[in-house]
Amino acid sequence: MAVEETDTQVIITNPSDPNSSVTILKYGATVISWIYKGEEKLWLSDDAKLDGSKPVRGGIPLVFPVFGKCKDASHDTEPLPQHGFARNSTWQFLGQVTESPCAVQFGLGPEDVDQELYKKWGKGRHDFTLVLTVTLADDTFTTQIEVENTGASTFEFNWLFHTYYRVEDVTDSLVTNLMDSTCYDQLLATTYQEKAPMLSFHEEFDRIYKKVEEEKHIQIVDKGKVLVTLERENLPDAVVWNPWIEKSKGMADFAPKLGYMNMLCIEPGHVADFITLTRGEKWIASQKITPFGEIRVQTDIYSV
Ligand SMILES: O=P(O)(O)OC[C@H]1O[C@H](O)[C@H](O)[C@@H](O)[C@@H]1O
Repeated sequence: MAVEETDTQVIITNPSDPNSSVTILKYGATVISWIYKGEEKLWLSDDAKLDGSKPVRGGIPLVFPVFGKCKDASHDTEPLPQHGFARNSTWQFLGQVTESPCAVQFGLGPEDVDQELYKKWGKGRHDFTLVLTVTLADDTFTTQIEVENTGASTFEFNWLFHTYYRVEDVTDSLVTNLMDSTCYDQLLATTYQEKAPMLSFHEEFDRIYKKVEEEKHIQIVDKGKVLVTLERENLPDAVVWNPWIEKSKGMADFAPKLGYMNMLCIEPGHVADFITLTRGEKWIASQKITPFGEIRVQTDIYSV
């Protein structure tokens, strides 16, 4: 069977390759595993809580309606906790939508969110439907989100796929095609133009790359081999994160303690500013991940 549902999760197996599968936890509709040809591609902490007691440390947590902690006291999302409420709500499994490639959907509405938490967003007046579609094709894995404003009040939100990739050694990993983008370094609290043709990782890293052109495919390259080619639709910003030693030590659910060496987050989103949806409007975005590729150098000046 290509799609198997248990009480807590949904597993999709590629009918043409039993060694390729995706596991999605209903809690947070969090993808917790993507195995391609027998190899796990996502990083999941050994101490990640999968029982709904806190957001999952690893896989692909979903960030909505706010990225980080909103610092603008007058904004609707300000009372919400870091990264909002989608990653810590249990989504409804809506079923399989296509057979080939195999795709499943999950839905979230205000009724699925802890009411105390939900009321922190615009005093509970925003009505919305989120539909997540997870598609496992032979050589690609796609997560797509549709946000619909089903209420009377206009709302503003951020979206982000907080994707944790598994890498063999992060000090050997390079990330391409963010050169020339405007970057906000969250650790230094400064904005500058990225000049490095490839990013490398030797210390804590937490940056938001803004308005990265859709034609640019962000890649993770390890010793000349492309581990990930990432295509984005409607997700102009990309957060790149590695907590390194001290920060990961401070996270109770982060294990093993040297795990930061084996992970790298590339998080496509719309976080540099808010998306506005008026009554009845819909917004759709997706990330498509290919676990290989040719190295492509795409700068603002030339593209190879
Ligand atoms: O610990 P969490 O709430 O899951 O956040 C984990 C990380 O998410 C993003 O990558 C942010 O840029 C980081 O600043 C944050 O530390």
